[in-house]
Amino acid sequence: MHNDSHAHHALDVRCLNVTLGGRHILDDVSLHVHAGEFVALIGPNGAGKTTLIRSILGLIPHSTAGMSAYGVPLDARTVRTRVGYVPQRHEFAWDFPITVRETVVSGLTGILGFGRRAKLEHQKAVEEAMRRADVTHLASRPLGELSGGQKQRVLVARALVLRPDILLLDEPFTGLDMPTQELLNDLFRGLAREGCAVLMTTHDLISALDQCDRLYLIRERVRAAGTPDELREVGVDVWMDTFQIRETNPLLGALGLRGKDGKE
Ligand SMILES: Nc1ncnc2c1ncn2[C@@H]1O[C@H](COP(=O)(O)OP(=O)(O)OP(=O)(O)O)[C@@H](O)[C@H]1O
Repeated sequence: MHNDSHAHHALDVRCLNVTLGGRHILDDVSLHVHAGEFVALIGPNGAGKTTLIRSILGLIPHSTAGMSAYGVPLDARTVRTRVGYVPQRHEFAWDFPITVRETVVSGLTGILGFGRRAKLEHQKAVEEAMRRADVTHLASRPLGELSGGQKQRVLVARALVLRPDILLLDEPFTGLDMPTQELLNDLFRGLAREGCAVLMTTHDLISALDQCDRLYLIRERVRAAGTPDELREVGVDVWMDTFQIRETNPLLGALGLRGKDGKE
């Protein structure tokens, strides 16, 4: 699985280690995402998924044998101009007194600087991002008034304005109804089809196995990685150990995993 050339990886993370408050949070985590791939990062609460994404963004102190985007070291400028980031909804300051359009425009600050007017080309990108995330009709609404699903779509639109080559999504489906999940899944798959490398953390394992090209099972370390079909074959022990669940947990059956004796 890891024998393909690093040169082709849109996102390449090698041997990432993170220690926070004296605790080892990530241990030698390596992963990659190809251009055009939709990849899920799954694991229990506290597994280190958010820490991994924030390390890629340079927001958390870490050590690594190398992180690169399309072969270029992932420095602050590369992150700012090529990587789109959708944080968890609760991390965003929703009481900020601005409109949906202004929030989406704020996704341009990496290249514009605060307070500068967006050029025509940027305005086009803002309209396109709003259209794709289906928030155009909300453009002049104040941010604080939105529902959870509307907020999530605004965060996605804001991440799309720079037309990123890499998109990092932190639990984009949490608390969303089915139509909004379908809309966003279609959007993420569409972005991947256009060549974007999409990496998403999620607790929705069924949807991830259904929608994603590859998945990483993570809890401090990478416990397994592969296509949905490959991961259904790794053995139920790996899933039980990663997610710290019992053999009787109905999730295992719902995921279509084989039992210890090889039966479903
Ligand atoms: N600033 C910090 N100082 C110390 N420990 C931290 C810090 N930030 C996170 N951690 C710890 O790192 C571990 C991983 O947290 P992280 O948020 O990355 O997990 P996660 O997989 O995203 O979990 P969840 O599914 O609950 O969002 C947790 O045990 C958390 O308590």
